[in-house]
Amino acid sequence: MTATPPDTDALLSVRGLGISLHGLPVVRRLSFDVRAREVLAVVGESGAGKSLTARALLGTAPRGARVTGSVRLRRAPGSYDELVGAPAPVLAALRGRRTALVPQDALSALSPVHPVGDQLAAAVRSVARVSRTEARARAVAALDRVGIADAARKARAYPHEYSGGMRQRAVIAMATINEPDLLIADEPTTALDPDLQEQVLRVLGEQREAVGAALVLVTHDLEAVRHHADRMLVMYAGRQAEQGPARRVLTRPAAPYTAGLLASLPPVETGGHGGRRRLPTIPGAPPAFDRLPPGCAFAPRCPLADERCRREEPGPRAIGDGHEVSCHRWEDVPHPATELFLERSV
Ligand SMILES: Nc1ncnc2c1ncn2[C@@H]1O[C@H](COP(=O)(O)OP(=O)(O)OP(=O)(O)O)[C@@H](O)[C@H]1O
Repeated sequence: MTATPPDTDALLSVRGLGISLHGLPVVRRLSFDVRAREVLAVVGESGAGKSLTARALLGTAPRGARVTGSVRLRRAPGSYDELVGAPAPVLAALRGRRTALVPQDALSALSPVHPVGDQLAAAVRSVARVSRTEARARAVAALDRVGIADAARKARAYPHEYSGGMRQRAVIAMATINEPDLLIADEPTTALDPDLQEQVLRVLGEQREAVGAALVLVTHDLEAVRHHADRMLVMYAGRQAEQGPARRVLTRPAAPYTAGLLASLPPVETGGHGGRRRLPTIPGAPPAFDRLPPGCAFAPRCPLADERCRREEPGPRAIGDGHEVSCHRWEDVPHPATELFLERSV
């Protein structure tokens, strides 16, 4: 199969991304684009390679990781920066200015020994030649924008004096204060109570919109995908299972794996479904990276898998409207696809 050429209109164009850890391939042949202002959700079970992928987009792959392929960030129409293989100072200069991370754990992302406002002001002065007074004013304004009441006073407080929800708002202020083109949020709300999660995601969405950034949102929460994402990438065992417009993938998934994720989430509907019930999760577990099966990595758990699936790894194929699936049997996926993972109750 020929590789899809980089999309020159995309803000971020990832082609054939591979990440090996200590010689073991973990993320393999991943290709996707993110357009300006677009929200791409990255989903998949734990260990699928979502965080490693997110880190590669920021040029912060962990020690021992080898990143191959191409990650291009558009600088201006027709020109871009290649992140794979770029020297560390070049990557560091992009972070905070053109790309920024919204971390999972705000407490460890903020310094405990400096007031929050000082940290935001320092972020401003790291990219713009402005006076301390101006940087400080921008810091207070940024805290105010994310909904922190009495922002001038709170700017003088330390992270431990903030509640969890406020700290998460503060790191959103930090990530957006220099108006980056691309935000990467890796499970930005998992440390919060469920009732705060939606609030914080809303604040992230508003700030993203206000600064005109695109967002790559790594999440386990398909409801969040439904509400906040334009497109979604489903990963399984380090590869793309499926990607496409979020609404389409959520309503008509073409990969049995996506169907399994969906089947394990919505509320159970027993009446009118012939006594069927959903399974709590997809049966089985993802394979270990040093023991990937020869064909499709999902075949051992897939109700549709046949001989070919066990023999030959499916490559991604375009199935229309920007929807791609890596599955030999995608045309046999029923509708609703969650049927695949329902079982008859006894
Ligand atoms: N720094 C590291 N050193 C060694 N192995 C790592 C490192 N980071 C990740 N891994 C391994 O790489 C694989 C992919 O990890 P990754 O964190 O990207 O998965 P994930 O999809 O983000 O999972 P989760 O949803 O649990 O965060 C896992 O098997 C993980 O144990």
